[in-house]
Amino acid sequence: RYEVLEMYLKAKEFIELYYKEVEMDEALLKNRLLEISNEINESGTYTLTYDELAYGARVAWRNSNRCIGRLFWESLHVLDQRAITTEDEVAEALFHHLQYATNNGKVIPTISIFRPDHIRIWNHQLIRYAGYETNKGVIGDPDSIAFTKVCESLGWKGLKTNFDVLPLVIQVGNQQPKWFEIPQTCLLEVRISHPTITDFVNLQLKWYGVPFVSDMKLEIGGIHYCAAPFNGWYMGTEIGARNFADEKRYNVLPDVASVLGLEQTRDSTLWKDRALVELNVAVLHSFKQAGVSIVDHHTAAKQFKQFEKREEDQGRKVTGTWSWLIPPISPAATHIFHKEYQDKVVTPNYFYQKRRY
Ligand code: HEM
Ligand SMILES: N/C(=N/c1cccc(CO[C@@H]2CCNC2)c1)c1cccs1
Repeated sequence: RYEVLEMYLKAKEFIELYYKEVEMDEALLKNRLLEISNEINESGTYTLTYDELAYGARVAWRNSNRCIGRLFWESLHVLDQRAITTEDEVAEALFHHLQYATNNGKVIPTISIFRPDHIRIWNHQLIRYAGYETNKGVIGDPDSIAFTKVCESLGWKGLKTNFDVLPLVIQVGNQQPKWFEIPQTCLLEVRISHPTITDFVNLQLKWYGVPFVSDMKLEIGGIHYCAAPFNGWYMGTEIGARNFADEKRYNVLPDVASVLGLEQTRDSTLWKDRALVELNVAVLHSFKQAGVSIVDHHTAAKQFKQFEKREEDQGRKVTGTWSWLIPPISPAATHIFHKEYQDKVVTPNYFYQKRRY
């Protein structure tokens, strides 16, 4: 039937890419394609070997047009969790991923890949702060308000601080999702201080050390891994110029400006820009002092330039989403701003998928 043929064509395209890049010989390739063709005819799908799966996850990162961190695509650690079938086993595997990748601050880029159908993680990121709408305004992260309500409807209760760590919400098939509190041993947080402005700690800001994106789908050779949480390390601006600074997030720029003693009545004093820079200086300083991996946007851009060079040397064109690749502060101070990128989407890749709530 048509689906069988479509699956085979996508499998063939991926396997040929893999065998070419790892330079396996033709006979092995032919054999593997025959094996896959039989499995698809029998079951409508097929199973990747660990090596094929790991290579697919790494190339999916290499193909992620919005990612500035792609230089390190070959060093992604791949945890194969396809044998897992229950929510409790998934939670255990995620606790392991959190601890392994956090590595006491020396962050290891890692992905856990669960079986391609049945498992779904409802969290946007494995570690994220709750958001609550109250009659006295929003507590915590406004971005989390909807998901926090889902967690409360499942029985979870937060302390209502600005930094309540949300539970893992794991669904098998179409069953009722189960929630799991994340153990402290899996959690590393960084308190934000400034290298020279001592009053900065009065803002009482902190953030979690490692970002684990858990709501995207990994597609390899026609197979859709709907639960494949991955982590890297942060680029400082994500926290300092967006999570803390956006008016619809923690909206702290006015408070930062007050700590800096800045006049806020006229835009033309650029008080917001001064507050942004010092907030980003503080984020980078705090992570470094805590021994937690982080990269500034200038270094990240230089690494991306190295990635572009290496890809050209390998005869591959680098594709990208310009508006995502430029950093949110001082974009024109990076080479990225001054060139164009083709925003062509190829697979393997990571894609958005429809939310379950
Ligand atoms: C190792 C350090 C890494 C750094 C510093 C980094 C940096 C970034 C940044 C700053 C963004 C934009 C995020 C935003 O604006 O919200 C991004 C996007 C992205 N990154 Fe990376 N990244 C890293 C590793 C990874 C890894 C390991 C993967 C997957 C295996 C990955 C896949 C992606 C994807 C798919 C996006 C687009 C997300 C979306 O469309 O919402 N990155 N990265
Ligand atoms: N530094 C990172 N930053 C992000 C990478 C991908 C996605 C996100 C969060 O994206 C949200 C959706 C659009 N902006 C916020 C952040 C990484 C997360 C996981 C591996 S590296």
